[in-house]
Amino acid sequence: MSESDAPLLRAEGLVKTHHGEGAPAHAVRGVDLRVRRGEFVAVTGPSGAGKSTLLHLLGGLQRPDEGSIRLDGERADGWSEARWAVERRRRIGIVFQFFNLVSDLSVADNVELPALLAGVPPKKARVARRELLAELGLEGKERSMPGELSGGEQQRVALARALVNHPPLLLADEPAGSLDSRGTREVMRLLSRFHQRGQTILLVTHDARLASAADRVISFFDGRIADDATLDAGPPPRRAGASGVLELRD
Ligand SMILES: Nc1ncnc2c1ncn2[C@@H]1O[C@H](COP(=O)(O)OP(=O)(O)OP(=O)(O)O)[C@@H](O)[C@H]1O
Repeated sequence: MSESDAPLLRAEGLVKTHHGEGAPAHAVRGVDLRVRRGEFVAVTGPSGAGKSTLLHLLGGLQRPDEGSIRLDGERADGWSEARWAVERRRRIGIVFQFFNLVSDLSVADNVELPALLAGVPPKKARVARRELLAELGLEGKERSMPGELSGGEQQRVALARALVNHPPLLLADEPAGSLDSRGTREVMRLLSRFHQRGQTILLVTHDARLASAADRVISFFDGRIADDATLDAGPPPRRAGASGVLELRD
């Protein structure tokens, strides 16, 4: 297989155990996963299933105890912290539940920062920032500080920051987890829009409604993939049942 045929992301035999105060938590117990370019994959499952740990492993924020990760065919699990930091700027955008914006930088500076750190000339970084913020409906907010924005607006800034360097892969960890239903709808709409333009997305969420924006839904349970379903491209009846579990068409 040539590099260009390789999945954008490939994980094999991933294992991660957390050693905290109490008993060890076997968060990820052997996961094989391939994500092709252009896919929108949701990983869903109950609290404590290991979803965030999986996303952290795939983004290099935590190290697996076992297994391999390949990005664009290139082995990544042996990368140093510094290398992961560089690659996260260029190749992997990440959005988190609590936005993780730099509170004492303006909206504009938050979005430009990853571009400048990646060596993009300031003028180009400014253009990229303006385009993205306009696209996300935040033109008037460039000089605002994050604390002056609503949760939904902060998440849009975080999305702009994650995408400013046009990374091939976007990882999203409960991006609507601290938003109201309007903010959740907005995040769904934006993720769908970027996906329609070719953005590869891996979304981790316990929210079946959010997961239904994806074209492939992986059910994660007790550190393992319990189900991996590619959804039809047609119009939904995809909806959350009373149990909160996604009901798929036959
Ligand atoms: N840093 C850590 N130290 C110790 N245990 C951890 C750590 N991070 C996660 N865990 C444990 O690992 C297991 C999986 O946690 P994880 O956050 O990956 O699950 P999750 O499916 O994302 O849950 P949620 O939907 O509630 O965020 C849980 O038992 C959790 O308590």
